[in-house]
Amino acid sequence: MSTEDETPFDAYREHVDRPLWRLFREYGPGRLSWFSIGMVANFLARMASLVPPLVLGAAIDAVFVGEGDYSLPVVPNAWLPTESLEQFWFSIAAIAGAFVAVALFTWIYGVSANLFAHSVMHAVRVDCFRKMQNLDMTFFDDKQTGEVMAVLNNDTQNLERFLDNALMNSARLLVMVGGIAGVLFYLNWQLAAVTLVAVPVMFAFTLWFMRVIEPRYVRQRSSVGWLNTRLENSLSGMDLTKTTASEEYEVSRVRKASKRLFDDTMAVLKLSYVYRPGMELLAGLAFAATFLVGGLWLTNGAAPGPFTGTLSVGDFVIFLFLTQRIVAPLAEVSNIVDQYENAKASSERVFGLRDIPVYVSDPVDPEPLEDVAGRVEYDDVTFSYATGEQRAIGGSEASGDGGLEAGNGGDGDGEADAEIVVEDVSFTAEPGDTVALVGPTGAGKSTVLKLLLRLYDVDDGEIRVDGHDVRDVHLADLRESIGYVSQETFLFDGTIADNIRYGHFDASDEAVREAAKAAQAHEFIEDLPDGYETRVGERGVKLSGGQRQRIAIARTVLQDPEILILDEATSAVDTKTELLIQQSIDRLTEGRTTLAIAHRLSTIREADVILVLEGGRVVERGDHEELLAADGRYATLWEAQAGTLDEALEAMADGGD
Ligand SMILES: Nc1ncnc2c1ncn2[C@@H]1O[C@H](COP(=O)(O)OP(=O)(O)OP(=O)(O)O)[C@@H](O)[C@H]1O
Repeated sequence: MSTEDETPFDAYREHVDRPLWRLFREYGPGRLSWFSIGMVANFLARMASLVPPLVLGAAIDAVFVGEGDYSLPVVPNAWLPTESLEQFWFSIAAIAGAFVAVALFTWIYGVSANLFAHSVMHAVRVDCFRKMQNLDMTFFDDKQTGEVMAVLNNDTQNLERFLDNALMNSARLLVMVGGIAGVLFYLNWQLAAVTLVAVPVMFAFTLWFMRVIEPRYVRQRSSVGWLNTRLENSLSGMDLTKTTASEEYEVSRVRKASKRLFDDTMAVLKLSYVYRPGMELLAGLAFAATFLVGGLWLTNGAAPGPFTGTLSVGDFVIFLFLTQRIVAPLAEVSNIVDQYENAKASSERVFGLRDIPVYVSDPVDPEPLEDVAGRVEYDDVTFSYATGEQRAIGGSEASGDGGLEAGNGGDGDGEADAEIVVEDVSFTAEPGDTVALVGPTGAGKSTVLKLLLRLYDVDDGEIRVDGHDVRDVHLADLRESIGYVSQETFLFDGTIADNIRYGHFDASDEAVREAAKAAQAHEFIEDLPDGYETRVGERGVKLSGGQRQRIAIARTVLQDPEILILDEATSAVDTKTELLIQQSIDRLTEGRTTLAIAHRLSTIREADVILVLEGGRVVERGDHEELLAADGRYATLWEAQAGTLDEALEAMADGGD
């Protein structure tokens, strides 16, 4: 059950079962050969790296000191040369060969491990993005886009790091520590015991380090999040900051957040700078102890203290070399564990996102919606926005295939107390009709129209297009037949032509121009530096609200839908632009079923039906003349707009939300 400040995103994340295992199960097949090649090459590279010290030790004893056999672990003596000179050349060749093998296998390992990790990362990223594209509008209402960005950027990166780094490093750790320990015990178990006593101490030291650094990491991560939120918030509120001259206030808020991150980062660094040198010190002590015992053994010519047996110079050299080699892989333990923990949390987030159920989706067996005439019927439509928390709570009681079921689908517990925004709304628009919605702010006008597009699904009642329930047809067919010109016109980064073409990507240049002409946009577009090829959006020229709206109208003209939804702009434009927009809208609505939200009543005088909405209910209906004659809400609003401001304010207050 989720707590108050958790998003539904968290709720799904918490229900992900064995996330890393699922990652392998879903993304492993088809890539396992890269993974296996990487593992094997890594193993061989590490094994080959043990060869030079072993050969050197054997060569010192047999060739230089002239004592003992020329023998190597694992290799049968019959395969080795018996003559001193041959042994010398054999050693040189073996050492050089080992270095070549290390380089070659490291290269193979690097390429294949990275291919594996990056291709998983790529697939995860695309899958998450596709999932996000298909999520319900309610998800975006909860403003969780920042979370999704984090999944697409940080989490995929964490997975990649785990897959090529941590996994391969743990293999290296096992090979090196296991291999070295094996060799040392094989050569001289007593001296090996002296050397390897450091290993458990190093492990214990690492565990201690991980335990004490973890809370510092947590604090640091939360400071990063805090600083990001601050920065994001400050940037999006730039208008307010500037107009209230609060720049210094914002700087001081960011300074505080940045200082907190600085302090927390230093706390982490101070401790992590103890770890590496600490590990090296322990390895150094092991080295010194090995050197002391081995040195005494050789100089005395007999085993010191409790030790027994003999030690050759060559074996001693091997000990000295290999003791050094054990530190680096051991020092990786804390990184490996860290990367493992991060990857676990990241794959929980990835699958948390993937498990969020989508309610507004294509029906299993869609009815065809062809040659749309444009008849729109609302039949007792009732709807409420379920909040994220309500959806999560509703969902935690239901089950699904690894996911949760919840939402505003009508039977989730969570929505029992959600506020009803649209209640028992019924009306019919015959093909070609114009239905206008008016009413005070927050009355539910936009919501009524969004339900037609299936941005949300109704809780009760039915919305039909040409007699088909909108939930029974293909989403794409439905949305293709409806044009939506909203208050906010978003332009994607790209050219003007790209933006007009958006949704109908193969429209010809000619069609784009014709649409722009119909939207009264052609002239101003021609005046731009590169005409239709002028870049707009974040990195291009900035257009005025009126210009943006005409581009949106051109886009809708190109779409040529049978049904139109107009959410009239409230932003003020000059009279000439308003006239231009009005003309282009009039042309657009000709012969199409139009559902319009109007704030200026003058624009809807000609509507076939005007619905007055208040608190989600239709409180009056009729055409302009009928409503004036009825002398109700509409008449008051009309007089207010034509008359005094006082009356307008009164009317709004009466109808309040
Ligand atoms: N995405 C949403 N999630 C939750 N509640 C919402 C959402 N959008 C709107 N609401 C709420 O639903 C109610 C109706 O909003 P809606 O935007 O439909 O009104 P409106 O009549 O179009 O208002 P306006 O004239 O100001 O655009 C409001 O109380 C609003 O707070």
